[in-house]
Amino acid sequence: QDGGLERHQDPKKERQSKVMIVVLLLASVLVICLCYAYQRFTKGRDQLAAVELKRLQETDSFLQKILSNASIQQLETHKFRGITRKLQTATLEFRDIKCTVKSDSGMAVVLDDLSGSFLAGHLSAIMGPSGSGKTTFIDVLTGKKHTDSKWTVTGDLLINGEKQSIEYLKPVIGFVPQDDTVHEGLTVRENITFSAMKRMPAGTKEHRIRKITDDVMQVLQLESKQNMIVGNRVTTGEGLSGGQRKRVNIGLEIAACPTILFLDEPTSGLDSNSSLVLVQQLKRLAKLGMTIVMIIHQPRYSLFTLLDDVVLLGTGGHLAYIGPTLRAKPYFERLGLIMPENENPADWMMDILCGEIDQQYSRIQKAELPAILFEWWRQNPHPGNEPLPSGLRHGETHNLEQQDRDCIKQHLKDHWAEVARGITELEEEHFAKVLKSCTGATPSEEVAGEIMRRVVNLDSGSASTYFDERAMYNARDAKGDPDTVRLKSFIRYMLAFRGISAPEIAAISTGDSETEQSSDEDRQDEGSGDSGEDEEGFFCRPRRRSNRYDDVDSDLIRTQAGFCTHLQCTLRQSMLTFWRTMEMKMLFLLVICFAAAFLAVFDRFIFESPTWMPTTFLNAQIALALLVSVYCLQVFSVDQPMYWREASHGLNRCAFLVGRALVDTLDWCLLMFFFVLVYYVIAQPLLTFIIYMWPFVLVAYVASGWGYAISCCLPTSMGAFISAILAFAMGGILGLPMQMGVFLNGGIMEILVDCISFTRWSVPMGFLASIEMNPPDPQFLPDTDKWQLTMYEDAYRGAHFQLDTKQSVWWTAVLVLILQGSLLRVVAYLGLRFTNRDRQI
Ligand SMILES: Nc1ncnc2c1ncn2[C@@H]1O[C@H](COP(=O)(O)OP(=O)(O)OP(=O)(O)O)[C@@H](O)[C@H]1O
Repeated sequence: QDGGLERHQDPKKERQSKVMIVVLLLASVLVICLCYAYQRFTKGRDQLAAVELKRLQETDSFLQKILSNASIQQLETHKFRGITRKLQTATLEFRDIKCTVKSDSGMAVVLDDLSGSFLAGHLSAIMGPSGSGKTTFIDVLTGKKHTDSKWTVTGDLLINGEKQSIEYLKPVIGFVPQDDTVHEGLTVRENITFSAMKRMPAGTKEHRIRKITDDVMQVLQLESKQNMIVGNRVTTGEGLSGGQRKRVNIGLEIAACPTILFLDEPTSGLDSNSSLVLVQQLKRLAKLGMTIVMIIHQPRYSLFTLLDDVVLLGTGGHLAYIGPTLRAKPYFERLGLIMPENENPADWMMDILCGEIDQQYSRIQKAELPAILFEWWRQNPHPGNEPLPSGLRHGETHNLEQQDRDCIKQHLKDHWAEVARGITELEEEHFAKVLKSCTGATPSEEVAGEIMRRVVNLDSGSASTYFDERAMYNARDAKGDPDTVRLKSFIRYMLAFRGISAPEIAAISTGDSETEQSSDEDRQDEGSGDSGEDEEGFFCRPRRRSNRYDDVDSDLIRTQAGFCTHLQCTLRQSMLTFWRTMEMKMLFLLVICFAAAFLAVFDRFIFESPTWMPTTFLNAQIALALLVSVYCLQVFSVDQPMYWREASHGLNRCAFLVGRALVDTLDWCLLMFFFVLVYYVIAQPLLTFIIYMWPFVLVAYVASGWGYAISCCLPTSMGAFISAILAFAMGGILGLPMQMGVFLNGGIMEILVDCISFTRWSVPMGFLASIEMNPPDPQFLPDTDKWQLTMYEDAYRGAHFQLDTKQSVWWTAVLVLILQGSLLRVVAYLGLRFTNRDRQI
């Protein structure tokens, strides 16, 4: 006998319960298998992409070999495929920027009347002693200081000559913070891919995202580490090195192909060679039209000379110089400062800014430095126009490039003539011989075919100013394999591959009879639409803007990807992390099963509680609520800095919350299911499994909501503590069945428990269902149980707020608990949005 009931169910109900348990167990296994299958699918897709990339890289390196035999200039080793030239650039001009901060000792000036500009396509550096205001300057330019009440910023910002708020350019601005904020649970490649997906313009195709990711891997030399999980060596002992992590941090911004890129000390933590390589790559990105501004400390000489412009800030935020890097030394020499022999100019300038120079190298009194420099710059803010060192003057560079192009053309023509003198069009077999003649190496069939397709493809559709990048570096989409290739197309392609733009190639005249002859053929081939041909008609095919390709960033302002893309990214990210943290989940599952078994054993065998007793529901539900709410704390607290960073770049917060919460629902459903299963099997309550489980599902829904709300609104360190208190107060005190009579009296207390206690609703669901389906026989009940049964039933059924339906307590409880859980999710959203605002700018 068990409180007036025998502890076994009607066989039909028992069978139903068993079927339901098996179905839910199978569903759990299915969920885990689906996660695994998704993981395998993405891996397989990445492997296919890697094979494709290898084919393209082999082709590129063959083409590089041809060029390196022909070119007189140093060649780039990597061709950008996804990060393309900017058709719209942004020059950033600032005028009279003054910035003050409220401190204990009053208002302090941090930046003092800064004026100047950062040119589009230039790599600029901000240098200065510690505390001179470099970071503040970048914060002002990126708009981070404008919303902070402690700071006052005055002055104007002009974009391409027009007064604008920086907000206008926000979607195309990249900012690399000094601290390495990355997704630690994802691989290097996934980090970059998701960043590109979230921040590239809406509608960017997946193939371009993949190419951008490949570019970033190459640029930052992360290819060999691309499938490694970033991790955290400090907390787990596993993961990337500090330098590699730094490069991922930078890669997250480059992946967004920003028009303006700010970097706060990108070289700190990198060895001098890696720093040099990084700055070389940044310079290449700048050449694509980006405006790049970085803070840099003590660059070595070779690195310093790579910088196009430099800003020298002195203590107190005063400007000592802004202008071309190469003019900085002559400028200071003109003022009477002499650089000692074999000194690194960057170090010398830093010494000047700190006033730490040897008097024998200065005609200015040491005591006057650096204040006098600030004053002179204020009076005459011009770097001067002394001639630049030989080899760096524009005309000389231009001549060198001209010679380089001529060399390439001649080289290709010579080798073509070696194989097929007098013939201007070749089939693949003979074209492969030309390729061999150019390099001395036999190209594989794949490589020769790919080159041939690219050459022909480029001819058939190209943009008006720049060649179609996709046609340039991957001819997979070409319509069928071409039969023949022409010399002029081959030369044109090689020049384009060298990085020469379409109009420049069009402007090149060959003076070659073979090509003149072929240009006549072309005219006939191409009909009368060739209005753009030059006299020789060789390179000047009219350039149609291709509609087939969308790989060029043509607008200054971009519409960022919206809710759906961000939701998709968050879901994919969370699924990957879900699978990778399976071990931790299994551990937690064990803890949950242990807690359930412990409670069930006590309820059934030690306290011998009747199965309808509300306190058994209460204890189990509080335990579950506590475990689930603590577990859900990590959903939003574990990588908050990354969230802040992404939010500042336009992450859709609602998509982020929905995506994370959806995948986490799988988690807490599994935990809840195993908890209830273990408890049910041991305690054997007299309800079918599904009816018994429903209140627990709703409790877990509310508890997960508490977890999200706490982690989004309060500091992480307080999370577990607050969760425990809430489970105790909302579940334990305000849901105590013994006290329900006191609470449910129609007054303020009833409203209070109705609104905030979850056990006040979930306990009567199980209790009333239990006594309705299996009414206890009063003649077998001891007096105390009889009294308790009547008291609990009266209290719950007598509650004032109830829906007017059949099984009103049950359905009111379902409605209220769903409302509670949903409201808590709204609170979590508000917390995400409105707390830590200053970090999300
Ligand atoms: N929140 C703040 N409250 C008061 N003063 C501040 C605050 N933030 C910065 N400062 C002051 O502003 C000045 C410039 O700081 P900033 O961080 O921009 O310098 P920095 O040149 O980037 O230094 P470092 O090279 O050491 O990073 C410093 O004197 C600093 O103490």
